[in-house]
Amino acid sequence: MDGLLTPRESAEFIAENSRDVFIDGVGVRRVAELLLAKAAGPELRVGAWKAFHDLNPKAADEAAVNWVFVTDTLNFSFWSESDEHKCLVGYGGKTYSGYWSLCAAVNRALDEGIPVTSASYYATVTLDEVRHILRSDTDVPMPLIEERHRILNETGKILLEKFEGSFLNCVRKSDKSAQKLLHLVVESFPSYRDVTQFEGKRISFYKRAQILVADTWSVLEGKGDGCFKDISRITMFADYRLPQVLVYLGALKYSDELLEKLLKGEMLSYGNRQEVEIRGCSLWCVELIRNCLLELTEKKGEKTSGEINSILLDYFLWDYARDHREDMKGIPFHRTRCIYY
Ligand SMILES: Nc1nc2c(c(CN[C@H]3C=C[C@H](O)[C@@H]3O)cn2[C@@H]2O[C@H](COP(=O)(O)O)[C@@H](O)[C@H]2O)c(=O)[nH]1
Repeated sequence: MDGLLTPRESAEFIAENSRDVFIDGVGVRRVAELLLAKAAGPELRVGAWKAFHDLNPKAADEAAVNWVFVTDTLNFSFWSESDEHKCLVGYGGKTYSGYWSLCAAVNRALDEGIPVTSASYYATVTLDEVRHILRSDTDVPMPLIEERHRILNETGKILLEKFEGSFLNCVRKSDKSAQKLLHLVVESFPSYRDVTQFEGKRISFYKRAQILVADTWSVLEGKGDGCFKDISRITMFADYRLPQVLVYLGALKYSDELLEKLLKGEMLSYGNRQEVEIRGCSLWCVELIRNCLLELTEKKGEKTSGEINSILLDYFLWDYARDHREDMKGIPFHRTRCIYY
């Protein structure tokens, strides 16, 4: 096998060789125009991470960075067999599902005096304690609870051994480089190694490692330890929601065979050719949307609130998918059960 391709190189290679997933140039431009209208707005800026999301920490201190680390360590696989029966967590008078149910559970635990963001706690937390911390208000538990427990113990032990128990120490070893932090994370923490192969090449998506770097940049408001000079090299995060919204917006298309399979709710295993094509083409699609948006902003002389990178586009599209859940009901998301996204 050749050397490991970066997520961006992987995505370009996959898009060039994809058989069941296609990028639609007209759709790409349409999404870029949708985003152009928001370019100078409050959404497409690093401050949106705190301003638009109640559950995210408002502080920019070490505790907030460790909140991001434990949350992104568990940031995977929230989808349920049926949308009518899923894990829900009530917090602060609201009910949360999916990724937000995890954040609500973390904040609920902290309110209950459980130090769930402290490595010294989760390095030895028991399965029963994790079940209690992540408990659902419905009879449907959060998926992969056993894996979440194993990963908490594994990750907590490594954070204690290598970084004195605080992710901020890991950030401070990255020389304010997003790429260095990304590689430090995947080298240190096995559960972040989102790598597979496609057409004989070793490819990487690093979805949770990239979103960890992005969320660290966001929680630190792009300042101080979070002032990464190369933050724009981070790509979108190849999860199961972005492909769904890109298909809904017409920027991504599936072959009839793949669409039929997804509509039937068939599972795709991690590393399966079609699963890799969905993730890789989504990532490349967002890169093309970003290029088109940058061209449009230059042509129109649009003012933007700082550089618009793939992180901000991803966050916007992910929030858009969340806000248009009903409209997107007819578009299937792909079902892969794994610890990587
Ligand atoms: N591409 C991308 N994927 C993201 C996120 C997030 C949340 N992060 C930011 C969002 C707001 C704050 O700004 C957070 O920073 C979660 N996910 C993924 O989605 C899936 C869960 O979906 P649902 O079942 O609908 O909750 C699961 O794979 C989860 O890993 C993102 O931003 N981008």
